[in-house]
Amino acid sequence: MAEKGTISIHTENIFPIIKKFLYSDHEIFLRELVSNAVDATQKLKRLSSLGELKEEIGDTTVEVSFDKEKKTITVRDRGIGMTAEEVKKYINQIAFSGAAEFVEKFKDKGDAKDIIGKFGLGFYSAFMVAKEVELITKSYQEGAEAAKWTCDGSTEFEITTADKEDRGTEVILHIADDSEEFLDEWRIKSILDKYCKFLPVPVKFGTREEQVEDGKDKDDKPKYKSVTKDRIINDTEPLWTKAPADLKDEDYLKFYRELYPMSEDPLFWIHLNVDYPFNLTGILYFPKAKTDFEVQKNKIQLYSRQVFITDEVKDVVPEFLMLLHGVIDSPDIPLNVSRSYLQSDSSVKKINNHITKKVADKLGELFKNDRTSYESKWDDIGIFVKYGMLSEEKFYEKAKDFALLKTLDDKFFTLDEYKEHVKTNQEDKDKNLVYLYTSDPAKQDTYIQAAKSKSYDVLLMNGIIDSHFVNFLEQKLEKTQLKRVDADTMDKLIDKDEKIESVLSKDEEEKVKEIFEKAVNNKNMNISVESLSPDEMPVTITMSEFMRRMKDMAKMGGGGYAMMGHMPDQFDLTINGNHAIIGKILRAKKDEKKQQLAKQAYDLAMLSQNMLSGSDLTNFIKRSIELAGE
Ligand SMILES: Nc1ncnc2c1ncn2[C@@H]1O[C@H](COP(=O)(O)OP(=O)(O)OP(=O)(O)O)[C@@H](O)[C@H]1O
Repeated sequence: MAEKGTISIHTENIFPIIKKFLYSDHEIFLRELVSNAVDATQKLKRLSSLGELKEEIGDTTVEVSFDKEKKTITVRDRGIGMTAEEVKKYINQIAFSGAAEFVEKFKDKGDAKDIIGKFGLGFYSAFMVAKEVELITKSYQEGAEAAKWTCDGSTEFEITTADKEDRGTEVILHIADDSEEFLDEWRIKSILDKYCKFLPVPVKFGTREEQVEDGKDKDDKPKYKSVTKDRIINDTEPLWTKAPADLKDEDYLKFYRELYPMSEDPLFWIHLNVDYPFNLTGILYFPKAKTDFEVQKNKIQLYSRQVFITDEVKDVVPEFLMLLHGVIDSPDIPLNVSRSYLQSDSSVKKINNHITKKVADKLGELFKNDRTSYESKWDDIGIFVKYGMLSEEKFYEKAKDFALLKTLDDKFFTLDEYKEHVKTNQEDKDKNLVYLYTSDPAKQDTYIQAAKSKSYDVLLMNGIIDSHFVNFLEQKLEKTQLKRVDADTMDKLIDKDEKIESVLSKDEEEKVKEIFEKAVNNKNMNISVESLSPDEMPVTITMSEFMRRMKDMAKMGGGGYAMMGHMPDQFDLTINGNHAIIGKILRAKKDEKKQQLAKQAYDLAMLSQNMLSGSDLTNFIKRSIELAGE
């Protein structure tokens, strides 16, 4: 039998178009062919289990091989095989129409690159690297005749009978001149490692040497000999396919090290296992807080029935969990569609929601069962929790019970507990609770000490996400304000309307203000004289919470705040009229002395805000020496 024919598709020559589109991803041809081989093997196993296979199933290892001389790569399976009729149907029609559809859909689209690697081009992808493809196959059906199909990627094909003893399919690619890079052991191995590492049927590529015991030597010590064994490149039962109840912590850690060999052990993990309303398995690991470099490297891997698809899991995994590691396997994730479709796809949305819920439940459970250990991990997991609360309302609803606030003395409180903790001492005259925080304990120490002298509690908010989190908490918590310790003088930060009598008369206050205006000579300082406690600093420089947050937003490129970025920094300079030094300044005989002391008090305030530098700092040091010498 020999039959020539033309494949009936509309697009004249799909080959060059596909080749162009998939420029960077030619390597997926191997994934496609090996997964077809695996599919055919699994179909056979199913038939066998249904009693429909008349012969022994035998060894079903899929084999990948290459021949540098002949310039071929071969994928061979012992699966169900095809009859000549089936080849015409499945290869000529289905495989080619799939490819034609791909071209039709994407030839005018700018986002073609976006879907590369996500579109299972199937059998046709062989033509990305081969100038000719031979397929020799024999069906499992009794008395089936082997068939050979050849095609050069055009719409012409040829089918003949073939000599093939055993059941299954062999696909031989005659590699094109511009794809000879694939005729390389290392290259093929690395493609198999990437895409086929967890396929459910053993895949052999080459051989390996193994040392096995071979009797004893004269001293009765075991002797070893080297034997050549098949090199199986995959683990057919990866951890995520197993029942969580059968697994130990050590199994999860071992699997993590296998996935990310150079990484530190993770903090904990979540085994996902859903049957309904969609299918999803996987393991998500919480890593220790990482440097950017490592975050980039260790991404979550997405599989579909154990075939690696991509590590770009955007849209499938909620954004705040993108920093997690691990694998997700779902046949329900549509891989052959464009990004915008993926975002609106209902099963993707459900998967996304499910993952969010599972992660929240796991964190809640850890918190409840072992709070001490949970607290010890907070520095690493806090960022996920805060980011999650900020970005997903549903997550916030759960996380508000296990999100922690950390104080400067390394104590942890839930939101409710913290409210109780500061309720009596940190309520202002309008019955608002004021939470004080520091973003930099070393730089803001003067202010922290001032807060402590009033027995106020100070929260540590020095993470990269904390400036957003502070805003967010304020929106969520009722009658609660958050203020950085240096946002005002201590008396004003939590304004309890406790009036302190001023030792200065109105006249004297005016005079003090004039002296300072001259000494400071900076229009970005709003100078005022207040009657504070004599223990507070003589001069305090603050930037209001509102002003600073606006500035922060502008720095981060927040939409409407851009103009704030161009405004000069405005500070409040508060002179404590009740401080002894201010009295001394007023009483000084000479103007020169008044200026010297005012400048000194001002510079001290600048210093406590880390704002003193350059010639101002030099002058301050000189003046300090002079004053010390007096
Ligand atoms: N090694 C094989 N053994 C038996 N049948 C095969 C083999 N390879 C391909 N086929 C048949 O050819 C059909 C088309 O294959 P192709 O890879 O193009 O598409 P697919 O596997 O159905 O889908 P996908 O686009 O996801 O790969 C398959 O559905 C299968 O019936």
